[in-house]
Amino acid sequence: MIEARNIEKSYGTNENRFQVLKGISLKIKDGDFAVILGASGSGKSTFLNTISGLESPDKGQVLYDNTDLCALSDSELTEFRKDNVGFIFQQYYLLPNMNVDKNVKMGADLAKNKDYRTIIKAVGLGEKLHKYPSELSGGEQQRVAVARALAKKPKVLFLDEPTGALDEQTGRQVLDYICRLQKEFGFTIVMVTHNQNIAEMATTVIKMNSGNVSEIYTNATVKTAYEIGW
Ligand SMILES: Nc1ncnc2c1ncn2[C@@H]1O[C@H](COP(=O)(O)OP(=O)(O)OP(=O)(O)O)[C@@H](O)[C@H]1O
Repeated sequence: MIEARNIEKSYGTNENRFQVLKGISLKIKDGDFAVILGASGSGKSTFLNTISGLESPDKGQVLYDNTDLCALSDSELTEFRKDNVGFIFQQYYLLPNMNVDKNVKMGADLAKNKDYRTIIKAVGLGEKLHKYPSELSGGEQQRVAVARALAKKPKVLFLDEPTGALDEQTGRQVLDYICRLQKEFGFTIVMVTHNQNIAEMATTVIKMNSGNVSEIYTNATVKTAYEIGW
């Protein structure tokens, strides 16, 4: 269980101070697929970065079961991220001078996972082990990023606009892989997206508005990546 308790975060100082998160409290259950929706500037990425341990809140607590991230030192927080969370962003951040195998192995080495090629195969890139990022399509590059994040066997996968740079067909394909891998490995998903349709794939939908959570609901039934609108 991830629990945010009264999270506040501001940027800037004095008259330029801007409060991005205005006291957010919520819980995300293990194995959940949570989508965070909201207008541009509503604080979605800041909230994601805060509950994933990339940024510290000014006030409040981020609890993973009984561990309060805000009470950890920088080195403890780095260890925590290494052992528990995976990240996927709109930009894939692959290393250009390493092939698919090496890019994914980097993630796998963090968890001493020798079996990482299973994940490369699971994202459909088993035939492309020796290709470099520049030789891959955008969708393939994002799938390498998915494999790299999952190769370290995270308990929680955080995604910030993972399909933002992809066309519809490729976007659906990447989401489909992520969902299938979640069923296989059982990790929790927390995804920020602009695309309202993707919320229909989620078990929990968190709506943000101007630094607050305006609504949280659960979907009784969920759709697949190929059933949603785009
Ligand atoms: N490092 C930073 N320094 C100063 N201001 C920031 C910083 N990061 C974000 N902000 C500001 O905080 C606000 C919320 O940003 P955030 O990226 O969390 O919103 P968002 O809902 O994810 O937006 P988008 O959908 O456009 O990505 C914005 O007004 C942004 O300019």
